Amino acid sequence: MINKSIPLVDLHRHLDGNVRVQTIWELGLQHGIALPADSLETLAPFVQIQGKENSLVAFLKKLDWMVAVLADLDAVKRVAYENVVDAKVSGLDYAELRFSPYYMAMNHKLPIEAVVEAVIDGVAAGTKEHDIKINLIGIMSRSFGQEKCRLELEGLLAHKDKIVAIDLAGDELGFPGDLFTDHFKRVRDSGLQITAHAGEAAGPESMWQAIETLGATRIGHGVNAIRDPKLMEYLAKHRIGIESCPTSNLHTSTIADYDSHPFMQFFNSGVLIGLNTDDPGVSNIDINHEYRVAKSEMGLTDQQLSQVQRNGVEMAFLSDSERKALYASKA
Ligand SMILES: O=c1[nH]cnc2c1ncn2[C@@H]1O[C@H](CO)[C@@H](O)[C@H]1O
Ligand SMILES: [Zn+2]
Repeated sequence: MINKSIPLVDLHRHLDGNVRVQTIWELGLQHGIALPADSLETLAPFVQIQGKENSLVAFLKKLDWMVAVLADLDAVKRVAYENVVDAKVSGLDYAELRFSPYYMAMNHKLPIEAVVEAVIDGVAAGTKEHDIKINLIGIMSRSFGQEKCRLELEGLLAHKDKIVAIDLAGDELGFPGDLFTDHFKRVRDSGLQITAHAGEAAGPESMWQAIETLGATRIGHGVNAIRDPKLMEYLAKHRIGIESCPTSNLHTSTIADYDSHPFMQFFNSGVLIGLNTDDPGVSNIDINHEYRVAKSEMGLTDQQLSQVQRNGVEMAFLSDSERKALYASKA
């Protein structure tokens, strides 16, 4: 199912949505943080999806315990390091790990810029020990409003040489992209690339806004583009990459079941679409799971899956020479 001669990548993966239950438990004990359960087994349902949630916002609550235990910068570094190990263990050759430094900093009032540094350090420690290529994407968490996002962006841009892109995540319906046009002007001026969560909780208009106003060249989820044939055409023509995360879409009730996921419609319309995990810790999945359900539930053939695997490499935020080197590492 996974083609061993093509690099396996995951481009949409929240580092702060992928904290091991064991780590939440241990950090809680270490820092005297009251957790909602008194054992590892009973903690799991508070941070992992059981069945599905009825909305994106309900789903996002599961991440809150993952950042509640980030009591100091060592904890942040540990989580970043473990994310690299987990990515390697799941068989990935390259991953883009995204994180929201304000969200990670807010509970214990850590300095935002120091959180960015701790993530960079943790990832560097991981890649020193493990053979996997990692790039970082900085997130602005729209759910906390314009001002917090400004602070968050400042902390990220202070380390823009260690980050490849900026993303907008969180409550898409409550905080539309229009609120963040100034923020993204700064991002464009900085030279960083842009991806945005859009067309997940809101409709195609949110994707047009992300592309035309914010400057996104990739879109996270984009499920609702399917309602707008002109947008589908535009995505294919301009090679706007769709970072699809089917199990996350199921868990947020963006789709009713795998069978009704529009993945194949994107694929057949010539849209550059890839498979990703989103919040593997919350969804309790890995990348292999997404390829498995794409085959067994969404009807993709092995040949189509190989193309999807290549699409991921094509839309990665890599330079041409880095992309070549990644392909060459599997040939
Ligand atoms: O599927 C998703 N859709 C929108 N936002 C998300 C999703 N998963 C996580 N986050 C958001 O990303 C930040 C942490 O990296 C948080 O703002 C979290 O709410
Ligand atoms: Zn996401």
